[in-house]
Amino acid sequence: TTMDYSTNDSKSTSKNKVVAVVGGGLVGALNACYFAKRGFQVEVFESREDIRQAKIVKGRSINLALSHRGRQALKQVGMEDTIVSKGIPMHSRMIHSLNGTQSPIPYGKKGQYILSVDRANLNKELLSAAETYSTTKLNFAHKLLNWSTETGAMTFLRAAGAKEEIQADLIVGCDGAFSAIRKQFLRQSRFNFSQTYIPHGYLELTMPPINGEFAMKPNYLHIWPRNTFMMIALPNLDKTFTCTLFMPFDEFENVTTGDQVIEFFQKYFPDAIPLIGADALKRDYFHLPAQAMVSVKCSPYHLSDKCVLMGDAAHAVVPFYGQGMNAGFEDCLVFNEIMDQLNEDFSAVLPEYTRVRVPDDHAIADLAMYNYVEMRSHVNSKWFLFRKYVDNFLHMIMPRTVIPLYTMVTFTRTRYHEAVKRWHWQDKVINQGLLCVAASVVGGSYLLVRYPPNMPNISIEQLWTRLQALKSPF
Ligand SMILES: Cc1cc2nc3c(=O)[nH]c(=O)nc-3n(C[C@H](O)[C@H](O)[C@H](O)COP(=O)(O)OP(=O)(O)OC[C@H]3O[C@@H](n4cnc5c(N)ncnc54)[C@H](O)[C@@H]3O)c2cc1C
Ligand SMILES: NC(=O)C1=CN([C@@H]2O[C@H](COP(=O)(O)OP(=O)(O)OC[C@H]3O[C@@H](n4cnc5c(N)ncnc54)[C@H](OP(=O)(O)O)[C@@H]3O)[C@@H](O)[C@H]2O)C=CC1
Ligand SMILES: Nc1ccccc1C(=O)C[C@H](N)C(=O)O
Repeated sequence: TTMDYSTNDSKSTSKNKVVAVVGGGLVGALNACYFAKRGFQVEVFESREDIRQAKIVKGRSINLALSHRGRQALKQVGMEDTIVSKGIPMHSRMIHSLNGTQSPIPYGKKGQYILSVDRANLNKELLSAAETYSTTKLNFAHKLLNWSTETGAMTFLRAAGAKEEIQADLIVGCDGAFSAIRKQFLRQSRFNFSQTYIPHGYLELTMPPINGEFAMKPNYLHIWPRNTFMMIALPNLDKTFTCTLFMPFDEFENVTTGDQVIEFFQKYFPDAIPLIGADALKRDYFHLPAQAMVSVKCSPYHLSDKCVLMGDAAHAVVPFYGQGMNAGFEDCLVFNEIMDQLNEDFSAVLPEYTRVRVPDDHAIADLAMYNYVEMRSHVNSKWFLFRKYVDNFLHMIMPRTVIPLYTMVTFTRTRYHEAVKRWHWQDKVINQGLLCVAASVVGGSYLLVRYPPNMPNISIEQLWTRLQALKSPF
């Protein structure tokens, strides 16, 4: 069957223009709300069955960390409170050392936290919100096979194997890290694309409640940092924790039997064994093979005035900053702001969106790579903890001059690429400042030893003359 939803009328307004959102995941469902709110006719095409009716929900992580950018994007379509009310605040990282001691590292100031939210519920709520607009239609079991850059026609595979051809005024590719929409971009001249699989994989385990209560303190993101790998745990509403082990694939390959799993956990995460349960651990570890993680960067995000990529389709990032979804949600918000500025003129909005958004999404992709090293290794270093303390202190006394990187990324809408620039600048200045302080302390101590306080009173001039006569202590 062929359906032509497009208006082919340059004078048509949003009221009768049709936007096809391909992918009804987190970003697609939110985007549907944005376009519907503006008055467009929205058709969402999702390859899977309706997640709200699905018995088994397939998909990546069970829960996600939601922070300021994502919340702001939800707020714009009136969804923030609904989602936040079902989130569990995490105020700090909780570091589990090998000997079982736990020490918190706050994420920001008092009252600043990230939220652990359930992925499936978030997706369901967003789909239902999109459906409240009478102009939105959700089409499940529609898998995009291909689309034509010349005509804009999209070919979908239906459940029974039938094919359906569909046209729209604008195609919004929200079809995730392995986007089928993006495939056509690869054939365009001057389209840049890179894809990197990191050599680490991940595996999820569940930590059940103990006597009906959370097995660990709930308002934390728990981390077992082991330098070259780590395990983390985020709380769920049903009082379980979802633990995720991130580790090089080589290491995963070394653990092949139940006994080896216990041996491995005994060596690196002994405190987690009784909490997950030895039997469950032996069984669940092999439930699924370790999953790969990919980072995708591309540019531009648009193709003429016909098609635009958002969310993971435009920028899959490794999960370590907890920003993939947040960045995808912010894409919708930024696009919406540009739609306001440029009067919904797609031929102007799409290039502007690429211009504004590419540097920021590329910056968060790099930051996400960096945060893995911070989480699995730096948090073990005294110097890192000291620097974090100094940054927080300086932020407290000069809140506008010094803003820690984590705060900029997680608790503000500072553009990601500006956060990176500022971080480098601040780091340089603070390190130089610390060096000066250290040098003064060493110099001062030397003087004190050389000229103990009971020395006779001398004038500044005399002291200066003596100082000049000294040989450098270094
Ligand atoms: C382990 C892990 C942990 C993460 N943790 C966090 C976190 O804490 N915080 C955070 O912000 N982000 C996190 N992320 C990232 C987050 O999952 C993604 O950024 C987010 O899901 C992107 O949403 P999306 O809608 O762009 O893509 P998806 O959620 O993948 O949705 C894409 C949708 O498109 C559909 N689709 C695919 N192909 C087609 C097709 N051909 N035709 C039609 N439909 C199609 C899919 O079925 C899917 O429903 C994590 C990711 C991983 C892997
Ligand atoms: N940054 C990352 O490392 C990754 C992030 N994600 C993100 O996680 C979230 C949920 O993912 P989820 O829905 O579970 O994704 P899935 O892994 O279930 O994949 C969704 C679809 O993508 C296709 N696909 C999967 N793996 C590959 C691959 N290696 N190469 C080409 N196509 C592939 C499959 O399509 P088909 O049916 O045609 O085979 C699959 O149905 C999404 O945001 C996704 O974008 C997902 C993977 C990695
Ligand atoms: N959600 C995640 C999933 C996987 C790995 C990390 C996260 C994080 O959220 C990390 C957090 N932002 C941190 O820096 O401690």
